[in-house]
Amino acid sequence: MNTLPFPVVEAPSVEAMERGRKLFAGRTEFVKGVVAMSGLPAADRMEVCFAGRSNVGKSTLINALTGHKALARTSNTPGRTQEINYFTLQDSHYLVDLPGYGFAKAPVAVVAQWQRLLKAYLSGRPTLRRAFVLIDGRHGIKAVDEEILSLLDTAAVPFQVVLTKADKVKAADREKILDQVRARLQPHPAAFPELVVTSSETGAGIETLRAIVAGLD
Ligand SMILES: Nc1nc2c(ncn2[C@@H]2O[C@H](COP(=O)(O)OP(=O)(O)OP(=O)(O)O)[C@@H](O)[C@H]2O)c(=O)[nH]1
Ligand SMILES: [Mg+2]
Repeated sequence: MNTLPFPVVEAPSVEAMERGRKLFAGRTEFVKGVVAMSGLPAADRMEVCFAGRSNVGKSTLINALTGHKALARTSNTPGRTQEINYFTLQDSHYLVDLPGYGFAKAPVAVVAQWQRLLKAYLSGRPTLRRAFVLIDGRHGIKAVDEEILSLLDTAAVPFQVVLTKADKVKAADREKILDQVRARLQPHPAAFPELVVTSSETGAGIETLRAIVAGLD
């Protein structure tokens, strides 16, 4: 049981921000889309992944972080990303864009297959250094998210909640949503005790997230 206040992460130091900027200004490339655990690239460097409900903004966030418009494919249709997509960040990191969970406009059997893959990946990747779990800033943590958070607890994968679409959150709702998220995170021992609030639209929180990734060792 966590008894942590889960504050929104403070602005990183100038040095940390600069490390993040440099890391993400380097070469980023699509490596491959993986449909089975056997297809994962060699576990030869650290990686971070972006998990979350369909349509929460995972692919868009990867594009914002890397400064590309279309490195990761995005869509209005939930269920756009159906494979585990690997991107390199220089030669030192992998960024991993995951298929969404929850709702998807795809056949049931296909969704079931990629959900199995998602769960196998989240609990069985030794080089996964941190899972960023994206939560829609307008909606907070839902029941489907809980399932993934519990899986990450069991697998002892440290995860950090990143709130997305901050530009769409009414100022009056912001603290209410943050408090809901904080309360829901209490039972999760694998939860990193700081939240990140982002908008891929305005760029809010993007430099902070870059600094967080660059600060992992
Ligand atoms: N206003 C706003 N819209 C966003 C933001 N991030 C993503 N979106 C929109 O949300 C929709 C879904 O974004 P994606 O990045 O494709 O979502 P995803 O989580 O990768 O979805 P799946 O691959 O289907 O699981 C797109 O229409 C994006 O333009 C944001 O910060 N603000
Ligand atoms: Mg996607």
